[in-house]
Amino acid sequence: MFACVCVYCAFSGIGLLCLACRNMQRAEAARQALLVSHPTAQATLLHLDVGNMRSVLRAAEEFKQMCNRLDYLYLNAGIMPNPRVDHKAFYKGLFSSNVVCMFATGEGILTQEDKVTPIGLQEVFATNLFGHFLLVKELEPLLCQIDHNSLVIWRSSNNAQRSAFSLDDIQHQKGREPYSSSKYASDLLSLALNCHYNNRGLFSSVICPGLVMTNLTYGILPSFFLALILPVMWLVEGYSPYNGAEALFWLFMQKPESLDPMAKYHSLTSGLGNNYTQPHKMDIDENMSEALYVKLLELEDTVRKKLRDEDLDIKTKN
Ligand SMILES: NC(=O)C1=CN([C@@H]2O[C@H](COP(=O)(O)OP(=O)(O)OC[C@H]3O[C@@H](n4cnc5c(N)ncnc54)[C@H](OP(=O)(O)O)[C@@H]3O)[C@@H](O)[C@H]2O)C=CC1
Ligand SMILES: CC(C)CCC[C@@H](C)[C@H]1CC[C@H]2C3=C(CC[C@]12C)[C@@]1(C)CCC(=O)[C@@H](C)[C@@H]1CC3
Repeated sequence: MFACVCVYCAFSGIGLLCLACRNMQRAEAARQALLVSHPTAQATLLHLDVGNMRSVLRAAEEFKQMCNRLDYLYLNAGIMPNPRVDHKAFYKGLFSSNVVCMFATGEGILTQEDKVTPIGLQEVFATNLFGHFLLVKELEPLLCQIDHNSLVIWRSSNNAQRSAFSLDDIQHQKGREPYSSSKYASDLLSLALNCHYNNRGLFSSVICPGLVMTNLTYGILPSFFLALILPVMWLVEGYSPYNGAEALFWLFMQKPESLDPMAKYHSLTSGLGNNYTQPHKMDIDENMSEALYVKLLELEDTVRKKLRDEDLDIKTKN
């Protein structure tokens, strides 16, 4: 339903919930649903296309006009365009020692077809990572304040694989697993944000919702087939289709400074149907995370310059 959720907390309870979304009709429907269950909640909408950097800058500006502090930033938007199961890799995986991991994470068997956005970024990278990064940078003054700690929450995935990511190709122009690459990059970036911003009160965490039946998964296999494998996923990994938000809520209840920057927080469901959150160590290291951070800062400069040049071009033409 939304690209991101910004939560501003007043000293007593929730102050303002801001749903930043691309599709305003769906956003309004989500807001109405929220008001039905929580009639006193204050929820506002903001237009945001996180794959479009101009939209990110505009939305951040509008948000700064509305609020002067931000406690939680949930980065939810993610795409997996034209997903395919690589059947050859799947059958190979079936008879390997990696079979359980393959079913749980889709490692090596989920491929996508990416494209280039008008500004010249790979679409999956722009949507799943870079737009969110730019948003965090823009909202930095609201997130970094001396009197309180804030938390940025990345919706990552167990499909985030080191093998799909390369520092020489952070946008994944050359490979067939841009989704996995972008999610691995978000794990690295979260660690880098912790290294650079913890002393200024900004903390960052990543979650994995498990396997949730959404538009994203329906694009991969027919829904009846996914429904068939869900019980297996539940038994093997503890994933439940109704439990994707557990870790998001759990993080909201924690003190940001108490969270482990090297952990991914998984939404899980026990055999008896009880939901819980469990941290799993991520396969990341500080050097790689810092190297990615430096590259993202360079790209940020390039993108901002491109946008300025475009603006100048338009002005001189008019
Ligand atoms: N479903 C699953 O099993 C898993 C999902 N995830 C992650 O969870 C997140 C949500 O995905 P899920 O709900 O499953 O999938 P959906 O496709 O149902 O939802 C994706 C959401 O992201 C929004 N979005 C996509 N692109 C943009 C954009 N450019 N600007 C603004 N918003 C955008 C969509 O908005 P719009 O309404 O405008 O289309 C939609 O609300 C993703 O990051 C995904 O990677 C991670 C692991 C497993
Ligand atoms: C083709 C075969 C007969 C069946 C393959 C079944 C599964 C191994 C995959 C089908 C859908 C996949 C999937 C994921 C993992 C592997 C599958 C279950 C994810 C959970 C990986 C992590 C994500 O981020 C999700 C969006 C994936 C959803 C689909």
